[in-house]
Amino acid sequence: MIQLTSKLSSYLVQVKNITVQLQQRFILQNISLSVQRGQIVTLIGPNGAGKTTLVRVILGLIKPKSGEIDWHHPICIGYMPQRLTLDPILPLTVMRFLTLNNEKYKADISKILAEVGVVDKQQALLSTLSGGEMQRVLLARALIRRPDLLVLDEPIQGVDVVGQYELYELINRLAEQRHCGVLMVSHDLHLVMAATDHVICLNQHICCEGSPDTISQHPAYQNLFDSRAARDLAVYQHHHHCAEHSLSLPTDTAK
Ligand SMILES: Nc1ncnc2c1ncn2[C@@H]1O[C@H](COP(=O)(O)OP(=O)(O)OP(=O)(O)O)[C@@H](O)[C@H]1O
Repeated sequence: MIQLTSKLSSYLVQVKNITVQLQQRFILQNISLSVQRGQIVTLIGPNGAGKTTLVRVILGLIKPKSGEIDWHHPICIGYMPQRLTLDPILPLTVMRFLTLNNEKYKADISKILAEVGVVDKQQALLSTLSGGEMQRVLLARALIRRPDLLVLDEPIQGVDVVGQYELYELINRLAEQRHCGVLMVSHDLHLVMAATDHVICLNQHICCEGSPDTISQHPAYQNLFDSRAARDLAVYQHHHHCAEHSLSLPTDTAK
């Protein structure tokens, strides 16, 4: 039996034992997870593991075949999609794009663009933005309605290595300053380890989960990501309560 309920709890969202079947195929089985305020939870897993499907379940867009989802009530979820396909000839400025459906928040938009580091791009056409600038604009869009929960589907794709670290630092800072929860999908193991509180390795089911330093030693994690690749990846941690976040670039990627 499916139950989609909204009730008061210490969690922003709590997924209990859900199973998803699409076109006669099991895509997700027995998945449980939760996200609290100030917490960053990251889903990692190979292509086709079901990460985006799980995100869509949490957004309420896909109904699981069985299991239960509780959302904190009330909850506002800010979503940053994996990609946004726009017609490049559309003469849409960043400001216009961000005010679409968000007229009542117009006065906040400059401040949010400053928060994500692209305030100088307000009047730029979307088609002229670099990959990293576009990701920041999409992040700004997810922040406009002051969400309790930010859901970010591969937020750093198309961004160079230095830009990736900066974006993860920004996400950490936002989670702390806004005291929102973050559920993030990522392929980038190095960076995931640096920027998250709780990692969930997904491959239709949850293979393993835990804090970044414990998960990197887990046999299921090593199997999932090839033991050599997993072993070679150093663990970088962030600390929520440091006055300054510092994610140093690993020497092998800081090229
Ligand atoms: N609407 C759908 N109908 C049928 N199968 C689907 C549907 N949506 C996704 N799938 C299948 O579900 C599986 C998981 O897809 P999903 O996009 O969730 O994976 P993912 O982990 O996000 O992958 P990637 O890392 O490549 O983005 C895939 O095999 C995909 O083909």
